[in-house]
Amino acid sequence: MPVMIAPSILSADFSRLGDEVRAIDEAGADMIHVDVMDGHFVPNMTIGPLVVKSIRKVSAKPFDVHLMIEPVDLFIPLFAEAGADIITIHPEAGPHLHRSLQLIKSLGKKCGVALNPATPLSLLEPVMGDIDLVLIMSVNPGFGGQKFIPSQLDRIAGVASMIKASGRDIVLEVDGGVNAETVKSVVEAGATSLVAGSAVFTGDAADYAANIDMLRRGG
Ligand SMILES: O=C(CO)[C@@H](O)[C@H](O)COP(=O)(O)O
Ligand SMILES: [Fe+2]
Repeated sequence: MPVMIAPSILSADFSRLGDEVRAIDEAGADMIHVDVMDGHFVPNMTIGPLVVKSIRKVSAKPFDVHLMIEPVDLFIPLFAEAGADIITIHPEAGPHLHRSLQLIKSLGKKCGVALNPATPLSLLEPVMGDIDLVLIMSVNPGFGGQKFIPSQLDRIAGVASMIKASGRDIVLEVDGGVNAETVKSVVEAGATSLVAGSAVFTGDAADYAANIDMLRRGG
């Protein structure tokens, strides 16, 4: 199956957010990646459920919502209600990862676990039977446009093996610093979904399709 491309709207022009979401939809994005930051779990702030609800009207593509907020449980129902399709959480963002994942599932949404560059892969083991997606952060979360951390390649391969061993259909998403230079090694390591902010939102809207195609072809 070809790798999926999930442009991160963190690198979009927020003064024209609706148009930017429409542009990546028309440019062939498989999912719309939404980075939610609280100024506490990560040193940056972005958007809340109201904005998600409003851009939801612009695209029918799956909304892949990456929550970088702590405590996270309180906000899961709000993003589900706002129109998220996949809700991905960090294990550090609450006391009970399994309970938070069940909450997402109980709301009829797909659930994912995001691992920071230094978070042990072993945290995934108890929830491999529950999740739809693993997100490997290949930069420290909080900002777009950072440099890919090469040590994450072995971790991507490690998660790919865990997914294979589980026999389940779990998306392996890689997020951070995915661009023309890094994409080939990320896909070779086993990624099945690529988040890309700065590599997609470069040039004007007319270039987005070419940027997405470049990533899909592997650089
Ligand atoms: O979750 C995050 C950052 O915390 C990402 O989704 C970034 O938005 C990816 O941006 P690029 O590294 O592709 O520019
Ligand atoms: Fe993200």
